[in-house]
Amino acid sequence: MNHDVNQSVSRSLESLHLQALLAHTHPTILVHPKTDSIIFANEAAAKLLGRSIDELKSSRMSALHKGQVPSLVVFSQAALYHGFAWTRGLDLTRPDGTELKLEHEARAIILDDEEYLTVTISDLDARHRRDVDSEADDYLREGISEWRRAERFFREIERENQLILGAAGEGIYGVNSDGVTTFVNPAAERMLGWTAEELVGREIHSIIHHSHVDGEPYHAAQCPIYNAFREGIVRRVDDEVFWRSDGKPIRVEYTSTPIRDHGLVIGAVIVFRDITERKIAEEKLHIALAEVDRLRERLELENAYLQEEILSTNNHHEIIGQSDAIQGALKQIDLVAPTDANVLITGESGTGKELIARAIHQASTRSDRVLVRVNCAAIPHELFESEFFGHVRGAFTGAIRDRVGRFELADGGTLFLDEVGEIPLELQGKLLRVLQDQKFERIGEERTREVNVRLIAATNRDLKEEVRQGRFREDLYFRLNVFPIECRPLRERPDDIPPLAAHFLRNICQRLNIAQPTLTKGQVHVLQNYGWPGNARELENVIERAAILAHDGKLHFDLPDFSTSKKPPAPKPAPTPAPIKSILTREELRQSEYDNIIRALTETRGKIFGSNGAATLLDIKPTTLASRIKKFKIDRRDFAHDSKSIE
Ligand SMILES: Nc1ncnc2c1ncn2[C@@H]1O[C@H](COP(=O)(O)OP(=O)(O)OP(=O)(O)O)[C@@H](O)[C@H]1O
Repeated sequence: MNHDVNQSVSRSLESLHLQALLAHTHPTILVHPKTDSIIFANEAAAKLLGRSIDELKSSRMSALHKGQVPSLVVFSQAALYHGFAWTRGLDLTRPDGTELKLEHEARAIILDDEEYLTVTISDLDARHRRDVDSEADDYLREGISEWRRAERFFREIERENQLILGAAGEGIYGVNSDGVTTFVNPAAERMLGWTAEELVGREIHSIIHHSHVDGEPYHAAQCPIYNAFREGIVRRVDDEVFWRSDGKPIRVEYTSTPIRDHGLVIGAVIVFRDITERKIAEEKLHIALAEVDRLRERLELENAYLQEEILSTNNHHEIIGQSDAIQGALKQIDLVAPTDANVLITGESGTGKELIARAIHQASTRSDRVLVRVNCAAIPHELFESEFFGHVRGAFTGAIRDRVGRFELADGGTLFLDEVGEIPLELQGKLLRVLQDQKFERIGEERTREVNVRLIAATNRDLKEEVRQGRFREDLYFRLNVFPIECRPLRERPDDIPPLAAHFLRNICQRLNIAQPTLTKGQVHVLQNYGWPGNARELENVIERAAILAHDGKLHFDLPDFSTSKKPPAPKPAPTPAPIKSILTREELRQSEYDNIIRALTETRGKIFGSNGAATLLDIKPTTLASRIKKFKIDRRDFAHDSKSIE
């Protein structure tokens, strides 16, 4: 029966183009449902089902789908009834044991009044694989476009980054973890003089950062830039140098920031700024400020010094005296003042040496600058050098700040070295050098400073003798003694005592704001008869004391017993006896008597009565002397050194 059907169908098939259907690339079989037989099968079906066409044609459907007859019948009936049916309920095992998951699509056809089914079989596993592949393909296609979009996006960012790097005023370059340059922005190229091509791909430290500013090699191991990626920390450096391509250094401040990729440091980006100009300006400012500081300190010192001076000198620049000695000194002052010659003023203490020094300075072209006085006797031995030349901070223990020395302070003015004989021998050489070269160094400083100082020295020592004794350098002595001025002791110039006493009295009363007492001739006489070991200073002090203690406008002098004073002055030269005139006028007689009484009262300190009284000396009666004293309006108390001497 199967054979008959086959024969009749095969005849009809050609006319119905069934052949074309079966030649379809999809696995297709022609089934005669009534007989459960497979009439035809195409190559694709044979391949899928793992059997030859002939094997299939001799098979029954139910044999292919063993154990699935109910499903097969339902499927066939549905197809015959509806004309079309499909199912995934029919599986099949190939002869090689491979299990196939299949989808069957059946279409009913009528051939010679017989119902047939063309069954197209799909391999569901293969379709699934295709679906997966197709999905993967879609993903891939989508991925590529996404990637292109991202690429465009990143290219855009990169372009923007390049624009930013290009526009940045700071120099920016990158290095990888081997220290090799990865990029350089235009500002960095400009500042360094190297092009990006010259730097990229090369180890940048050895090109721009190889040495310190002083030329000392800068090892990459110490370089903070490299440390940034070695240690993974940001490094900021305020002042270092990068070397330009022309070999010149530029001072830079920079920040080196590590670059991380997934937590791994892969290099660093360095942002730097050329601070050469700023540093130069800062340094200039620093120098200017230091100069301002120095000048301020100097002004402060000058000011303090001048304040001191005002207090101490009290404007006593007026030199009083009519003696030849004083007149001679005044002439010498006039002569030497306009020159820059060194002056050595000698004389006992209080004879007016400083007064003369000041007068010289005042009359010199330097009078608009300061006269700086250094009392060499008052400086501790170890501080001499610092006092003269100054020191810098830290030069020795206790030198907590820079100090301007007296030489510097006197620059442009006059330096008055009082008691010059007290300068220690070891410093005399240095002093000599300054006097010769006008150059010196502060203690603790290499820098040589120049000054323009005029020197006036004073001493109450016999410097020649000091030289002889080896206590004073001869060369220094000659250097100081260019123009010597001698101040004679007051006792050798009694003529100066009256004007000096009047001068001191006037000044003191003005200063103390007290009424000025009268200075009588008798008092002047007393003053002239004293030896003045302390010279004018002592006279000034005596007058001051007397002015303060004056009663009823009357002065009382309290002079020590000159004969017992510690340092006896040179004996007062005997007053030159006046040439004896044979005939004296009445007035001359009167004056002579007056002088005689004054001398006697001076001798007896105002005592009239008794064997040591003035009356005995004069060989007149005490009562006569008393009336004479009254007539001459002499105040006996002027001659008394203490109240006891007056009866
Ligand atoms: N000829 C004078 N005219 C006016 N005042 C004088 C005269 N000589 C000295 N004096 C005054 O006497 C005082 C002492 O003078 P000065 O200080 O100049 O002496 P000196 O020789 O420098 O003393 P020393 O050696 O102790 O430093 C000062 O007040 C000064 O003004």
